[in-house]
Amino acid sequence: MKIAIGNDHAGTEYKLAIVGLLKSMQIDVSNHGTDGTDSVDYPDFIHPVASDVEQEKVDYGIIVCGSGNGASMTANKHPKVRCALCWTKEIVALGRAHNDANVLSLPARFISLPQALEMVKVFLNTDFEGGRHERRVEKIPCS
Ligand SMILES: O=C(CO)[C@H](O)[C@H](O)[C@H](O)COP(=O)(O)O
Repeated sequence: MKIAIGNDHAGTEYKLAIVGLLKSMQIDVSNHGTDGTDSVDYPDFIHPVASDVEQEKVDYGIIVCGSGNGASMTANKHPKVRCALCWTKEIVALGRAHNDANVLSLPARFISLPQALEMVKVFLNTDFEGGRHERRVEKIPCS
């Protein structure tokens, strides 16, 4: 499995911890930064993650910013991306099971780091249920 990950300055601490978790799971990681805490603009670091997902260079994307909003708004501009902004494990599971989310957006300033790591595990271990949900997901793209 290969994951692309990106974040702004508000997400660096969590991103680095998530990278450590993924590598401990023998998951290949494409880290698009930022790795610092100097103020940056989230689109600069989220678009590359979304592009990797869209071009099927990776299996999933994980993005982190302060609220998760800007990162998810940016990722969802990519037509083949289905980014779920999540703040509980339950929402993560539904994002995968019902919406076939291929990108997880995490609000670093509103969830704890242990919670974030657990949410990443749920994201990677929950399958899309298909069925009625597949019909709905296929209707998401607008012409
Ligand atoms: O897009 C965002 C707000 O919804 C992200 O949370 C950013 O991380 C946040 O805007 C950064 O704020 P800062 O005051 O520039 O650190």
